[in-house]
Amino acid sequence: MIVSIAYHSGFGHTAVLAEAVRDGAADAGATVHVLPVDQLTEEQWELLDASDAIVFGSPTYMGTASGAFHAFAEESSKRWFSQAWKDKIAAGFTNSGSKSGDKVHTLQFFSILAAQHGMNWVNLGLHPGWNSTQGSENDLNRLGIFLGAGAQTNSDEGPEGVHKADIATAEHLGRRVAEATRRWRQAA
Ligand SMILES: Cc1cc2nc3c(=O)[nH]c(=O)nc-3n(C[C@H](O)[C@H](O)[C@H](O)COP(=O)(O)O)c2cc1C
Repeated sequence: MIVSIAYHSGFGHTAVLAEAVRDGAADAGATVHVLPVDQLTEEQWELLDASDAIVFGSPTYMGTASGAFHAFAEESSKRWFSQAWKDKIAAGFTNSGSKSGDKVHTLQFFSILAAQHGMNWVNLGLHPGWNSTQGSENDLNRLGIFLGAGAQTNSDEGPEGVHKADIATAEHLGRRVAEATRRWRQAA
């Protein structure tokens, strides 16, 4: 079971989430490749082709994925022609400077990219956290997103400032992707 994480990170915040998704997927038994999309070699494209699941990750820049991620998405159109990624599992994560920051739009973009490739989108599968008097910012899914894993990192902090609850949420997504991939493969 191979899970690849295709991500971009301009300043290292989203890279922390990519590592968390990796840890969660590996914990659930997957072989995991973590692939920065702005430096993909032909061999790494072939790793993506050979994967059972691809998790897309990017910071939210100007309300969508970064330019580097969009360049990767456009380049993936070569796979789209032959539907080479059809029936793979897909999921996504993003990070932004603001609590909302319009990051759901980035996840929507990932889900549409997955749909164009004929991939099967796996959502976060967690109730929203931090939305009652009993809740706290340390809850899993503290930002209350269903579509994928969302994180918020203060704009004046480096990668060490990525919130522990967001890291745990990204780990959860990695585990969920690996478990969904296992079920999908067993059913095939
Ligand atoms: C060009 C640019 C555009 C940005 N646009 C947004 C935005 O739309 N919403 C937001 O909340 N944060 C925005 N940010 C902040 C980034 O999402 C934030 O700094 C994030 O942690 C960067 O992740 P990275 O280190 O993985 O690149 C923007 C940052 C840059 C550089």
